[in-house]
Amino acid sequence: MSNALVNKYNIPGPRYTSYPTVPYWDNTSFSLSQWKTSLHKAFSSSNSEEGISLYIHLPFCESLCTFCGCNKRITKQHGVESPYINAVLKEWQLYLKLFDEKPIIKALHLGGGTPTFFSPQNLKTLINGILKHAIIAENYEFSFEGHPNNTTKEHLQALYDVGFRRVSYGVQDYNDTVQKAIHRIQPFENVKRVTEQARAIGYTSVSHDIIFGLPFQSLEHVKETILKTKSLLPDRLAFYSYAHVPWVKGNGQRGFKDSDVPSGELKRKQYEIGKQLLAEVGYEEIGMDHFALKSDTLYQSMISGDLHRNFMGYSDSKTMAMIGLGVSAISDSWYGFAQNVKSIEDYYKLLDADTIPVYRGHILNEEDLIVRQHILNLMCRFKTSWTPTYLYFDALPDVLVKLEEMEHDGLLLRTKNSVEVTPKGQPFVRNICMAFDVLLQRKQPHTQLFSMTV
Ligand SMILES: C=Cc1c2[nH]c(c1C)Cc1[nH]c(c(CCC(=O)O)c1C)Cc1[nH]c(c(C)c1CCC(=O)O)Cc1[nH]c(c(C)c1C=C)C2
Ligand SMILES: C[C@H]1O[C@@H](n2cnc3c(N)ncnc32)[C@H](O)[C@@H]1O
Ligand code: MET
Ligand code: SF4
Repeated sequence: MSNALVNKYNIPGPRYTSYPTVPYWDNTSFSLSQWKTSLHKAFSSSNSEEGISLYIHLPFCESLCTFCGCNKRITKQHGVESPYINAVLKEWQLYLKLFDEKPIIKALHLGGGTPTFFSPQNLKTLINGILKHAIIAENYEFSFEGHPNNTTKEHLQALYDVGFRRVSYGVQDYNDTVQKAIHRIQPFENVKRVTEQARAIGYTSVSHDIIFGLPFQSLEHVKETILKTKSLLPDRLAFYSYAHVPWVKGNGQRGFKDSDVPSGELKRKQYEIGKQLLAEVGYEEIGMDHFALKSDTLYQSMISGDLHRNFMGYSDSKTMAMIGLGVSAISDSWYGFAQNVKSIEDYYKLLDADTIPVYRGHILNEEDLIVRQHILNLMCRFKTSWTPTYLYFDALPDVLVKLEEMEHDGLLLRTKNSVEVTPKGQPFVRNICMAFDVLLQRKQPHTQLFSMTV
């Protein structure tokens, strides 16, 4: 990969876990009642056929990792667990009231923060409280994010007992210097232990999250981390580009200087060496920043064309309705998005008043729906087309003009009715999506909102 290309295309850009992207939501024409109507419509038309997905945000962590871009609250007081679980179950009740039939749960994901901050018993109470009012779908998928430093056999067993078969562990990097800089001391032995324990209990997919581009991280550090990862052979892994977004409120990206963060050129080398080392033992690249063994369902869904992308990253399949419970969680009714308030205090206050705690959202118009489909096609299948003709939209000719230079640089191939990302263009798929992102084209942000694309 030439440095010239990396430098040319390394610009701030969205990660496209949604379209429109969160900063471009039209919150002024969004209301709670519209959201309820939109979700009700999605639920009624899809629950009996495909079920729904649930995301539950569990925001507590015992200590702050200084690279982290997630919404979390640092505390060592475990007294916070029960009130939070009660609040989430109350929120679930408010949603249940909207529905005329029992929800069928196809996918359930516990994210954070640190779900394993909660005791095994409290996690069971939470899940049983959710499932009591629902039907579990036939091919259900329950997954959670575990912290290797505090996941115990008891956590793994308790969640297994209520249906969990997938776990992803935050690994990030194994080098001591990098671990010190990101304030996350986490020996390999911890990751090895929890990976082996999950397998022994019967989990069918263990995933590791790794990041390149962290402060002080060299090419050697990335190699060392990937080699150690390979020795445990996780079924999947996320290989994220470090998103340096110190302006996001409360994310605590400090303790190192901007100049301690690797350049775009070094990041691209780190990515390429990682990808090469992973390919040697059979990992296949899945869309952007994910890898899976051929035996994993994520790979199989990419081959069958079912791969989907949403706020949780990539998934095997999609449901039309996805409900996010907990602070800052985002829900998706296919025709609309809604996000919950971010502070725990505000969340409790709204629930005490029997109000679904969303504070912003967006209802998709016709153009949004078409552009979203193109972006999903690019992110999940590296190609898109406007046959069938309903995927044509008025601004498409302008988009195609924007693609000319990327075509010239060898990042994509165009036919009369389609765009296909070349292998050379795959690392720049976010840039290609940005050409389709008509809202971004119409209104460039005044301040930096997004992380860099490389
Ligand atoms: C497990 C933690 C999560 C990660 N991403 C999300 C969660 C719950 C989902 C998420 N993160 C952001 C948004 C946008 C809404 C918002 O509150 O602003 C959503 C839905 C914010 C965000 N997180 C990261 C960045 C760079 C941003 C800003 C917007 C952007 O650049 O797109 C960093 C980041 N967080 C996570 C990952 C995997 C990641 C970067 C690779 C985890
Ligand atoms: C859920 C996963 O999200 C990843 N994650 C969290 N914050 C960031 C960031 N700023 N940049 C890249 N990845 C991040 C971690 O790898 C974590 O394990
Ligand atoms: N908090 C866990 C960890 O850091 C899960 C991933 S980060 C949301 O390992
Ligand atoms: S990386 Fe995980 S443990 Fe660390 S602060 Fe973020 S959510 Fe908490």
